[in-house]
Amino acid sequence: MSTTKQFTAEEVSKHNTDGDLWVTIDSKVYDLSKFAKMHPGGLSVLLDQDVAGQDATDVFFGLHRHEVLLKYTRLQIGIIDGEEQQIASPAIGALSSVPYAEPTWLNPGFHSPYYTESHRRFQTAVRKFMEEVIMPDATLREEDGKRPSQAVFDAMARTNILAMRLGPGPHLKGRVLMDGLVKPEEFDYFHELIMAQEGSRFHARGYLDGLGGGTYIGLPPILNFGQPAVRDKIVGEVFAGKKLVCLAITEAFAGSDVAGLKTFAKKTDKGWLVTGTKKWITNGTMADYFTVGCRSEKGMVVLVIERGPGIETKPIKTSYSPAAGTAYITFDNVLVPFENTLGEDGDGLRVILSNFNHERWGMTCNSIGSQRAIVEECLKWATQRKVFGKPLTSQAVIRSKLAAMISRVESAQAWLENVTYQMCHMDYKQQSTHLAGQIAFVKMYATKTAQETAADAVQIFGGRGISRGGMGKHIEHYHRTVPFDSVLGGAEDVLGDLGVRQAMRKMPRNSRL
Ligand code: HEM
Repeated sequence: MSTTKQFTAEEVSKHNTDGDLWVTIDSKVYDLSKFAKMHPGGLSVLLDQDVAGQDATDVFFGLHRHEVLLKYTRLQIGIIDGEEQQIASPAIGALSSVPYAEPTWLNPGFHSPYYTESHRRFQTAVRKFMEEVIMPDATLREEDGKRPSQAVFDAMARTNILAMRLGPGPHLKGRVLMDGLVKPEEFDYFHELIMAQEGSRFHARGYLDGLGGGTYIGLPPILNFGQPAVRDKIVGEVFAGKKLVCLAITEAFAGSDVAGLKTFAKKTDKGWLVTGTKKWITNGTMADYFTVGCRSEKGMVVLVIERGPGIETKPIKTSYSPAAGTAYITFDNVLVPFENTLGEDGDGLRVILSNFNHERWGMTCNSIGSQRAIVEECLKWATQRKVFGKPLTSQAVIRSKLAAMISRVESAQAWLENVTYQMCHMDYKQQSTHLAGQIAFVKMYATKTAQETAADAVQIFGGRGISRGGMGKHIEHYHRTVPFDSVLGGAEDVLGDLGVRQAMRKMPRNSRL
């Protein structure tokens, strides 16, 4: 039957029994006669006199996400004469018009000192790419727990997103970025921030890490400290989307305390002989290369080790999806050529620490991006959900939670943008001197506020906030996975302490109350 057939409300109301059951939702008429028996919410709710044959728009949106309607368009038989559809999902790549769903610089009428036309063009293209290429794969892989599809890596290689993820720098020289939208010399930390935040809006935290999260932290030591032949080979393979790297530092024996590692690299005539274990290694199950922090006779050394004999990677079950490939790794007498040494033997701690600021800053961008997506979920739900005949937003306690959520995400974003601006105007050494504390604090702040927002969101969604699937599925996912950001790249307390210790080192000797 044609979907444009017109009915009057009176005609629809006649189909109100088991076996002959129509409803209207957002001006569209659905024939549920056969579907009713298979309806996950049951038959009886559909036969209610306020539902069967009636306009069930409000009750429907109090119980289902819009995507349910989009999935079941086959049940639609026509529209109500003279009425128009009111509810629409944003088009692919479009900005959300829900207040606070976008950072202020993307809101009509707002201004920002940080973002240029180049950033705006870039944001539009990246969002479209993420929604068209990444989001469908993210949804599937979060479900089946498999690694992100090769087609996605290929697309990220073609647009050079894989290279841009490592931030501005000489590695971008000569590359066509996002089909030529940004020149390599133009690409700055705000472009990178945009990319990170656009990638964190899909409520697929494990997948996001599966999408080269290990490379994001494991490749920089190779890029910055690798011997040219080894470096160029690996960087070429990774930027082409063919290979993955992971950073293997943490052990069951040592986490934030990197100086306490036990994995040992012994010097032999033929090369390094590496023995030891690593734990919680993101992308470990699928990585082709391992950037490994080891003890050596001279202290610490970092090696890049290619997957091969003596290396075993076992999946660790965590609270997010196996799409991240989190692994326990064992190295048993693995022979590693000397040319795979990153930096100097004995200087390993510096090699490891060298990328910490950038890595933590990137994690903060992601964390705030996903926190904002939750604020949007809560604003929509609190407006569409009716209790005692009124929307949830009519309750002062709900508005108070929303106020706290909005303030947290806005303050975190503003602080992040300030830090990002400093990064754009400081060289590496200045960043290390001035920003280690700032970045540690902003990450700590972002992940603490993220957890507060997750807890508030569960209260706003109630039972739905702890149910997988259905209305509150993104809240359940966020609440379950939000601690990752607060642990990866340094636990919150460690970061806070780092920031304070940095400040103490700079306390003027002549300062007294
Ligand atoms: C086109 C019409 C409809 C379709 C395709 C549909 C489909 C679904 C689906 C797929 C679910 C599973 C949960 C989810 O994915 O969100 C569900 C649950 C449910 N539906 Fe419907 N539904 C329709 C109309 C209605 C209407 C008009 C009512 C009115 C009372 C209703 C009441 C419920 C209830 C109470 C649940 C259980 C919700 C929960 O577990 O929280 N449905 N429906």
